[in-house]
Amino acid sequence: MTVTAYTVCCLPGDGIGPEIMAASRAVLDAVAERFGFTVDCEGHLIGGAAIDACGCALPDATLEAARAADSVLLASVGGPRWDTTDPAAPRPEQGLLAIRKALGLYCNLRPVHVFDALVDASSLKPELVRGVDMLIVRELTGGLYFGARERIDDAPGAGANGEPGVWCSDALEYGEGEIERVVRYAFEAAAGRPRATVCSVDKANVLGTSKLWRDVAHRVAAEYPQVAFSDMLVDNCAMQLVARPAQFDVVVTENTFGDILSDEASMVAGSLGMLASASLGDGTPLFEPSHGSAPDIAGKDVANPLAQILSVALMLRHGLGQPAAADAVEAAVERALDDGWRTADIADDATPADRVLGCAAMGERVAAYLA
Ligand SMILES: NC(=O)C1=CN([C@@H]2O[C@H](COP(=O)(O)OP(=O)(O)OC[C@H]3O[C@@H](n4cnc5c(N)ncnc54)[C@H](O)[C@@H]3O)[C@@H](O)[C@H]2O)C=CC1
Ligand SMILES: CC(C)CC(=O)C(=O)O
Ligand SMILES: [Mg+2]
Repeated sequence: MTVTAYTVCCLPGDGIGPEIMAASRAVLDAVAERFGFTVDCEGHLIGGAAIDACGCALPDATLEAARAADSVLLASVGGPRWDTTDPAAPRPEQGLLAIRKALGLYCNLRPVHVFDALVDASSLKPELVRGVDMLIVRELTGGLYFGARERIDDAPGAGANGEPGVWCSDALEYGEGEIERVVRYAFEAAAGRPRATVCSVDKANVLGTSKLWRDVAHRVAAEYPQVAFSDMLVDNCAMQLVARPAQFDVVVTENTFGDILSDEASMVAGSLGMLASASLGDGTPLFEPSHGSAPDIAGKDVANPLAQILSVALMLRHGLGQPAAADAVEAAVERALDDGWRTADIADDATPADRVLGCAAMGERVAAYLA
């Protein structure tokens, strides 16, 4: 019998990254054993760890390994050790942006699923969050994070009193093709969902790029008459997400808006530590939690690994072609939560102390449900 063998390029990165990566590896090993395939996880450097080792946030060896792998599993990058406002200094986040760009990963899926057991963990009222099942589709390789940057240190009139001073600019740029491909992905995703609804979020009352975004979204929408479609301005969306989150099915938006709105939406699901993501496009797909390296809790074994574990589920479904294994991981997470197991971020006063697990123990607990 031939055993299917996959290669996954693992990038633990910084802060809580190595802890949540280890927890998710336990789950990946367990699910691979149960479903009869093997996964060769190759560890590589990215972010601050890579800056320390070789002076740049995305070494060539990492990118080559990512290109050669079946999927990339990334944890998180960044931390105070590398925080600097010196525009010439390397930053860990450059590694993340560079790998997304180099692999052509223009479409970032961020599912916001409220597990029944976590309805009370949300900062919103239970009746508002129960049953929320939203998919945020974020454009990932364009817009403000990739536009031209400029800095002039003695620009005329830029000082507080009209004297020369420092002036900076970050360009927000989009071509219609960049918009169309991600909006199309959102419509394809919506067409396969029960509510078949897309909300396109922009700032078309002000920004030129958003006016283009809206035109393109309407053009694509016309090709999908079976999908209900609406537009929403981003400031209103930020409010609606906490007022009536259940109204949303698929939300599609540009890079910066999606970054911010998805962190906000994570609290509907109980914690930033619950939000997984899949970055898809032209090259090797990449899977990572939506959160950062959480320096405030790094090294304490208290981080929630479920966003990373749910990213493994997305990898099994969208990267490795193992949908049954993906379902099994999600079911194992659900069982762990239903049985009352919590990490500190999703525990409350009613959680018995012996049900609050550390990061590694939560990984082992989910893995045990897969045995
Ligand atoms: N994809 C990535 O690697 C990202 C990296 N960053 C970087 O991470 C560093 C820290 O950024 P922050 O703004 O603090 O954002 P963050 O997402 O790391 O943390 C925000 C808050 O959420 C908590 N949190 C995050 N993940 C958690 C988890 N799994 N379990 C429990 N609590 C969790 C943190 O403890 C913190 O209080 C910065 O250097 C930033 O640039 C930020 C966002 C994404
Ligand atoms: C470097 C940032 C753009 C990372 C981030 O906040 C994200 O992708 O959510
Ligand atoms: Mg973010």
